[in-house]
Amino acid sequence: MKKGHKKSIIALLTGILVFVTGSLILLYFAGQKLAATISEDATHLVKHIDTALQERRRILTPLNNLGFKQCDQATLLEMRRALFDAKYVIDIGFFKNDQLVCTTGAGLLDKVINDKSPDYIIVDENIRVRFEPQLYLLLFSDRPMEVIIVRQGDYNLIIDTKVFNDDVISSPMWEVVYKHKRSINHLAGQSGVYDTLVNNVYLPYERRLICSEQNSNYCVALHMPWNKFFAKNHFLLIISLILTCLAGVSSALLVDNLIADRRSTFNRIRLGLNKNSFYWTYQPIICLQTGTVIGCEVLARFKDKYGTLYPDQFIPLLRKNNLTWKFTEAMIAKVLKELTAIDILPEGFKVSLNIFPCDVEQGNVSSLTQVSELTNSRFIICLEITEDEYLDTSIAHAHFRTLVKSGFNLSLDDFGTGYSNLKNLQNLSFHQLKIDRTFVQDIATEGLKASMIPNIMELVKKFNYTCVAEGIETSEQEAILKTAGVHYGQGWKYGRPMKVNKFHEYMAKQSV
Ligand SMILES: Nc1nc2c(ncn2[C@@H]2O[C@@H]3COP(=O)(O)O[C@H]4[C@@H](O)[C@H](n5cnc6c(=O)[nH]c(N)nc65)O[C@@H]4COP(=O)(O)O[C@H]3[C@H]2O)c(=O)[nH]1
Repeated sequence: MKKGHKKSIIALLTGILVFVTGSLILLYFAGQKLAATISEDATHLVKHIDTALQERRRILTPLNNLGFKQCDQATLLEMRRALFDAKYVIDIGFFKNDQLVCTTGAGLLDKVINDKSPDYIIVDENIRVRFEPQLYLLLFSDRPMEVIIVRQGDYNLIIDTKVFNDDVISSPMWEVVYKHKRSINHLAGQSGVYDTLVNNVYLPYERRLICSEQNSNYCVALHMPWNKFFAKNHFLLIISLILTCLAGVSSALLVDNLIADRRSTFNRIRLGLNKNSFYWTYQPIICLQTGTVIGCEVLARFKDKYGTLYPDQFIPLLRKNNLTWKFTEAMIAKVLKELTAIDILPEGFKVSLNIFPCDVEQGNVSSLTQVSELTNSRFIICLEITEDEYLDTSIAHAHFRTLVKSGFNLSLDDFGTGYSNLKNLQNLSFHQLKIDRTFVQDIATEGLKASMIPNIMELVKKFNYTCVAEGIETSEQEAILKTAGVHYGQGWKYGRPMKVNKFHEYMAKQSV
């Protein structure tokens, strides 16, 4: 699979994962909200039950204790007093010989009414309860009412189930029941809900069954289906879904960027410095008069799992991110180890190391005088420094002098290309000028730069430098440079930059 495709798939999968996780979290919180809503409704209904039970006790027990044996004005007065504070009870009746003889609403009845058999009896309190879905109360005989009729002793009371059904309850299905052993008696709400909720399987959170703590036979069952819940909260849900989608998309983009960042040249270089992804190659330097190899230039390369990088890709980034000295230290350690191990390299073999001008200015180069492997090396260590304004300061000059005192050779690299303002060339303590390969390449076309080579050689002679020409590819270039008096040459004509083992082989062939 192509790397780009792999990256997109990882980003896509992350986006999907975030979306799914976000949706699950959303669902979890929605579930919590749904459970909380049903619980609130349930608590509300149970509170109604408890208050109705208290009211029942508060009315029936004192009335029975009064001991009236028939309904007269005094009886009615007590009954009406009891009703006065009631919230749930809408009527109280008096019984004589199991026949209703008077009620608070209708007073003394013209015609007595026989009591009906109850739905259930609470034996220990001698309470008989009946649910009446359509009772025509004597006072409001024009409209039927859904009521619970509770009788104890000589009195009964009528509770309007409407009071349970207030606006606070948002669950669309609910029921209040009296549960005794296996029988379930409907009291309020929608008949059959309790039974259905107990005997069927439901999604989590969407149903609730609880009983009163005062009397555990009174229970409520509520049902709020998820779709109804979502319909009620659709605005919030849409917003949350949009946010989850956005989170999915942004994390996909983020991962895409992170992967891109990981593969960015800078990140590869940063990690590569610690993971030894840099390696160094060696390009021979030849004495143009004798043709012998007198030294080599050390040139960096980079290779990691994403491929190879060349100096024009990593050198500017090392500079920009202040990693030049870390890089140079790594180079020196590795190169010294590799070259010292090649025993055929003679005493005085010249090893040219590229040094960043900024490390001269910052004084990092001075620490090289403390590296005994460098100062005691059997090689001549030549530090190649590109022409740069950094070198044109008194601090830089002082550092150069320190380096020279410790035995280092200094070479002015890419001479004639960059900053060509160096005022006091003779004060720089340099040993060598390196003619840039653009000058050498110009020889074939007899260009302007090629015509400047004699002038460069005059400077070389004047300041008693040695001179290296880089980028020699042809015998014609070699011959002209040799005639011009250039001492050393470097270029593909003699050998490309090579890894240490190849360089070893190359040097072995030279000494045969
Ligand atoms: N066309 C052509 N090119 C030739 C020929 N002979 C040599 N070259 C190339 O010319 C460049 C010479 O190195 P430079 O001027 O020091 O220029 C170097 C040097 O300034 C810098 N560099 C390379 N390695 C290091 C390092 O380890 N440290 C530092 N500070 N700079 C380095 O990167 C620059 C480029 O390095 P490279 O890409 O290796 O490019 C090298 C080398 O491969 C030739 O005959 N024809």
